[in-house]
Amino acid sequence: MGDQKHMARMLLECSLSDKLCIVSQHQYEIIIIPALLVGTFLIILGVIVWLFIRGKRTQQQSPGLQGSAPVPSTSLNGQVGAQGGSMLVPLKETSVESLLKTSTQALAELQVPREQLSEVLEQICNGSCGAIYRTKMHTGDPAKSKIIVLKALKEPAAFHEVQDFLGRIQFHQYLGKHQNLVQLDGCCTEREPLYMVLEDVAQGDLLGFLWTCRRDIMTMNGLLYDITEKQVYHIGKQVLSALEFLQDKHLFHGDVAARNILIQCDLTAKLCGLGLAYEVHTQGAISSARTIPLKWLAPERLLLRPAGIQGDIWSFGILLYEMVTLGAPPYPEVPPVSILQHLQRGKVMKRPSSCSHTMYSLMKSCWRWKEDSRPSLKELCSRLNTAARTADDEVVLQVPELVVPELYANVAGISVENLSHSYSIL
Ligand SMILES: Nc1ncnc2c1ncn2[C@@H]1O[C@H](COP(=O)(O)OP(=O)(O)OP(=O)(O)O)[C@@H](O)[C@H]1O
Repeated sequence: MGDQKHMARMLLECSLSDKLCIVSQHQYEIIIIPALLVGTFLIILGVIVWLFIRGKRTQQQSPGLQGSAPVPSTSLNGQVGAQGGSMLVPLKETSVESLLKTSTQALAELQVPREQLSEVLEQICNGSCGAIYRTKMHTGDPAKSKIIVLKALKEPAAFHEVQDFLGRIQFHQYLGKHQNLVQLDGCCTEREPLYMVLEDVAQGDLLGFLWTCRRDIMTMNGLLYDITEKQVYHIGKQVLSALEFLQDKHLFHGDVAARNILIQCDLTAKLCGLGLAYEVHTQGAISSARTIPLKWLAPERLLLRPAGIQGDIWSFGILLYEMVTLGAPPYPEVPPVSILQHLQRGKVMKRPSSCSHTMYSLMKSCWRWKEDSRPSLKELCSRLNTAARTADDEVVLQVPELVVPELYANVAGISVENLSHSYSIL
C-alpha cells in the first residue's frame, strides 16, 4: 500500500515529504495523450474501412470481364470443373442499354465503326442467333476494303439473348486464332442491331461443296470442284487440328459435320458452328433448346450421358463418310428417330463403294461403342497422315445422283433451313 502511494507520488513528481501535491499541470497530459491515441486509432480504422469499401465498389463497377463469374464447364470427360477464361456475364446489369454500355467497354479493341460496313447485306443463311450476311468492310483505303461475314442478333432480342450474343463474341476472343477455326475480325455492340464480324470463308460450307462436286463442272469461282481420297485426308487432318486446339482448351465441338466446316479455294478447312462449345463452356452443359441432328451423334450423346471429345471422334467418322460419298446423308435406310436402336443392335454403316478399305477401317475405329476404345485425336491424326501418304490423288470421287436438299434434309434429320443457301440443283 505504502509502495503504491510512493509510486503515485513519484509519477506525480511530488516529494514524499510534501504535504500538498498539486497535479493540475499534468492533468492536461493525462487526458490529452490517451485521447490522441484513441483518435489516431479511430482514424486509421476509418481509413482501413474506407479502403476496403472502395475496393469492393471498384470490383463491382468494372465493366465486362471483371464483373463476371467464370462458369464451370464440361471437361473432356464430361466432368464439370473450373475453366480458364472468364466470360462476359455482367450480372448486375438489368437493362439492355446498360449491358451494351459496359460490355462495349470490355470489347473496346474489337469494335468496328458501323460506317465501315456497307449497307448492302447479302443474306447467306439463318444462324442460331439471327441472319448471317456477307458484306463489304471499308477501311478508308478503297484498296483495303474486304468482304466479311456478319452474324447479326435477331431483333427484337430479349435481355438474355443480348447477353448470350455478347458472351459468344467474348468466347471467340477467348479462343483466339487458329488457322482451322473461323476467325473473329471484330464486332459492333454499342447499340442494336448487334453484329459479330467474321472472316469470310468464301466457298461456303463443305456439304454444299461436296454436293457441287457431284455436278459435271470442274471449277467455279476459282475452286476446283473435284475431290480425291488424298484431299479427303487433307481436309480431315485440318478438322482434327481444330479439334486438338479445342481440346487443349478443355473444350469439345459437339457438332462435327460437313455442314459445320467451311472451305476455301485452296481447300483450307475451317470449323464453324461453335455455339455448342460456347454453351458447354459457359453453362457446363448443352442447353435443352439446342437440337443436334441425331445421325451424327455418338451413342453416349444419344443416351444423354455426359459428352466429351470422344463424341467428336465418333462424328469425325461420320464426316469421313460424308466426304467420301460426296455429301450423302448417313444411314440412308434408317429413320433419324430409330438411330439409337440401330446402333444398339451393333450396326454401323457399310463401306461405301467409293471408300478404300484403309479409310473404312479408320471410320469404324471412330464408331466403337465404348468411348475409351475409340482412337485419341493424336492417334487418329497420325493414322490419317500415314493413310494420306499412299492415298489416291488421281481418281476423282464421283456420285452420279444430284442431291435434292429437301429430300436430304428428311433423310438426314435436319431442318432444311439449316442447310447451305449456296447450293442449287441447277
Ligand atoms: N465466316 C463465314 N464465312 C462464310 N460462311 C459462313 C461463315 N460463318 C457462317 N457461315 C455460313 O453460315 C452457316 C451457319 O454458320 P454457324 O454454324 O457458324 O452459325 P450459327 O447458327 O450461329 O451456329 P452456332 O450457334 O453453332 O454458332 C454456315 O454453315 C455457313 O454456311
